[in-house]
Amino acid sequence: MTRVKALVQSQDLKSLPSDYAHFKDSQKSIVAGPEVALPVIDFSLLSSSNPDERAKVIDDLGKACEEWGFFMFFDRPEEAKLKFETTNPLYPVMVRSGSTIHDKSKQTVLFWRDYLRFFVHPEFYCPDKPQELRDLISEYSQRTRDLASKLLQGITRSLGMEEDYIQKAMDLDHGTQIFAANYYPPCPQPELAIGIPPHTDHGLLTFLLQNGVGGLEIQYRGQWFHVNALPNPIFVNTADKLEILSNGKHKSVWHRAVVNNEKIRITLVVPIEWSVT
Ligand SMILES: O=C(O)CCC(=O)C(=O)O
Ligand SMILES: [Fe+2]
Repeated sequence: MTRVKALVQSQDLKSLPSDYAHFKDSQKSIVAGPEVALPVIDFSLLSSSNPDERAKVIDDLGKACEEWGFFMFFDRPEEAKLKFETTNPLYPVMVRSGSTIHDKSKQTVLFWRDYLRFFVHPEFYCPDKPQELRDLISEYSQRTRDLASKLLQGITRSLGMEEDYIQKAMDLDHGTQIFAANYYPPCPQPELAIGIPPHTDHGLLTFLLQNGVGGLEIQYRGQWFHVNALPNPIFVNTADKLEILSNGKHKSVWHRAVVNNEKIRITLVVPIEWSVT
């Protein structure tokens, strides 16, 4: 299958190839909503020795999951990130493109996206080369797992249960964790294409980092909203299994990725769930 990146690089594209047209007419394309400022969670307070601070952040977390199904947090100070600043996220390791079938016409329509995806837990399937990338993904996966565990403790408490209940009951130490990198090149007719169509994620929680270029949209009370394109916070959304575990209190949030005609957009996505093997 042709990679979208290769397609963009090989041709001077003026219009969208028909295989990628999700919308036949730009009037019918999904309307981009206003930008939304998602709730910000102060992650450090989850480990606070002050019970009031802890109670406050657990309450914030519960509300963010219930109301939005999406929130963001800043993991660590800016200085700590500097050593990663020169890391090139565009290593050509393993790239795929995705497609979707339109129900009515049974026609296959391609997404304006290439992606790389593999399991990182309990088995670590990252390709061996380049080693630097493997080390980085290993560390990133471990850290997001630790963050997920802390957040899930807070969310479990916000649901009125003992903080380890979900983790133990679902044996999350042996849960499934995936790493995915999405690459959305500039698109000649973004209003007709889609990066990823509306969907919910399968797992418990999904972590998302983006390179400062917007494109993520979420559904809130029936309307689509743009998520701010901040490069630094880690975005987290609630997924299907958390909806099930919370008896529907924390809805699995509908979201989609739209594309633009100017900038490359890259997102790193880590879904966390219980064992699916
Ligand atoms: O790249 C994005 O903004 C969204 C990615 C996403 O929803 C996914 O990979 O499940
Ligand atoms: Fe998703």
